Amino acid sequence: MKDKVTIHTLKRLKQSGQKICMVTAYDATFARLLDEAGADVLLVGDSLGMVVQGHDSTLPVTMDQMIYHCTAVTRGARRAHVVGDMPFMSYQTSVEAAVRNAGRLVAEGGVGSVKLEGGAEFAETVAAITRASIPVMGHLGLTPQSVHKMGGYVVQGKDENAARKILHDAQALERAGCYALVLEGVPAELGWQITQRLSIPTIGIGAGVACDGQVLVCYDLLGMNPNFKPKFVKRYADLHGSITGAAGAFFAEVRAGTFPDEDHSFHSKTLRLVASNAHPATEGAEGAEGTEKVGPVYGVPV
Ligand SMILES: Nc1nc(=O)c2c([nH]1)NC[C@@H]1CN(c3ccc(C(=O)N[C@@H](CCC(=O)O)C(=O)O)cc3)CN21
Ligand SMILES: CC(C)C(=O)C(=O)O
Ligand SMILES: [Mg+2]
Repeated sequence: MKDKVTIHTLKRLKQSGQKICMVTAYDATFARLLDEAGADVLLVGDSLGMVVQGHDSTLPVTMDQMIYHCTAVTRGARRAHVVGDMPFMSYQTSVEAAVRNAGRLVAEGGVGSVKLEGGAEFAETVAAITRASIPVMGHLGLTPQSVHKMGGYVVQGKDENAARKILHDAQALERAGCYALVLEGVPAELGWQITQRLSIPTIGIGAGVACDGQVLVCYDLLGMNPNFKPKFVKRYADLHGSITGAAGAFFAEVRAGTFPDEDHSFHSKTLRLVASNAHPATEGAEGAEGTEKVGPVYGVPV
């Protein structure tokens, strides 16, 4: 097993000009696959509310649900650092609640750090969680938990005033103790400017190539939903096609009666199966090809 990635590894990657690779994961199987593929960071994103639960926003996700997914991902991860998203309303009501909930993600979920959305207004919250020895990743720009405030999933920081505010928020988060910062849905020029001005790593999603790292939702990069195509998503595979194709092939064989075949069946010591449309002396489903239907099979004494 390679050495575990820590928040210190990530800082070193920025200092040496090497990119940070982050991807979301929601279960142990994907965590194992993405870790094996070379992820530095696995994010248990509250995007699970949309891609796993089927909601149209991340707002309904609860602390208990985040902890459940974090336990699965941390079991599957080997080398990668695992970050847990703090869900909507788990850190906004008070600094005390924020520290308690961040602590639950670490103690019960097993993650190495937490992420929360927001700027200077959460500097005190970030400082308090950091004081509790829990590293915090910030998240600025298009912050999905503020979908109603933003009026939709809209790119942020396009004009000079909005860009300056995001830069000031980034600097406030760095001062408050964040070890890294996600920049989502901002112009590439702003991504470059913030990356250049901060000593902590920036990890972009729709924030241009100059960021110190990049993150995508795993289901997006794998091409699992052909109907979700924001500009920042690149599909590196067509799992939608692979999955519908594979499952469709299974269903076709089930309907044709050609699955399960000999290789996938167990046998009795006292009974023998005979297909009703085959001669009892010949083997069961032999001669049935393609979508040709075979009749019911009967157990007869050996
Ligand atoms: N599958 C998935 N991928 C994500 O990246 C993601 C989620 N879910 N859920 C939580 C948030 C929501 N996200 C979104 C959702 C939609 C757009 C979107 O439609 N963007 C427009 C921007 C339009 C504009 O302002 O110009 C686009 O065309 O990119 C962006 C981010 C990012 N996060
Ligand atoms: C898109 C990333 C940054 C995220 O916050 C999530 O997946 O919830
Ligand atoms: Mg999130």
